Amino acid sequence: MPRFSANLSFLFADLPFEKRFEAAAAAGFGAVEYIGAYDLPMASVKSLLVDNGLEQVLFNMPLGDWDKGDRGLACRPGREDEFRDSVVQSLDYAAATDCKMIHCMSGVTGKGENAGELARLYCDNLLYAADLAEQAGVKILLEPINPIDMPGYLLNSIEQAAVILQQLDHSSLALQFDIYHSQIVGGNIAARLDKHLDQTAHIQIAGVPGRHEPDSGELNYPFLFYMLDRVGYEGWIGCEYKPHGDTNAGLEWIRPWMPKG
Ligand SMILES: O=C(O)C(=O)[C@@H](O)CO
Ligand SMILES: [Mg+2]
Repeated sequence: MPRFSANLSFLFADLPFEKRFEAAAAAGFGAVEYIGAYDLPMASVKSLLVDNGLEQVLFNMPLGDWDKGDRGLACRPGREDEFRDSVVQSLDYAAATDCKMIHCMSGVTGKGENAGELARLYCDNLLYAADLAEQAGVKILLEPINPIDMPGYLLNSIEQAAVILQQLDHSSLALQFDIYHSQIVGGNIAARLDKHLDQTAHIQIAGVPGRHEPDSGELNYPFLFYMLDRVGYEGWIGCEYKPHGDTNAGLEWIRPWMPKG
């Protein structure tokens, strides 16, 4: 049976962030993930998890300044110190919340920049993060993101990520397979999930097109859930979609997959 985590950066977005934990638990989720809660003290995040009986599955490293165009720091030249600080900060939050996975966004390639050089810096930074994460028993995840939603993003395909993981060969690095992004970049999801399952630590879902509930559009999610069970995927599946309206009203699709009682 697949295990679903509520992505609180997307679901229950009409509520203040702190209230989304309670809403996720009330909807039947046992786990949550989100982009980050660095505005809140670590102890408050921990209390929100404990008070609502939730497991923290994943969050992101600080992304830099979103309004100025940052989409992660890992490939950005001149930002190495900031990146290293962000690794330490995210590992502190992970320790406080018993979270075992952190998503490290690559960042974007600027106009006229050499993507090969940025990729080299990205790899160096990933190794730095992975060495620290290993001591903490945490995995650093790489997620390919489609370049239509995020123009200029360095890491776009599962195959690129798979090569990087193979080359870096570090046990604290793994793949975050976001099916929504990967359908847009390459399709052929069942075969690619199967092929890269041993590198995959986390999966995220949304309908394509539109990034809404995973119950309509060109992907057949029930088929993929059965397939993941059959091939023995034991990780979480993050519900990272934009509900059409009220989050609870759009959760009918999940009922057959939720534990009863
Ligand atoms: O955009 C996604 O997909 C993610 O998983 C986030 O971590 C980035 O905002
Ligand atoms: Mg994602």
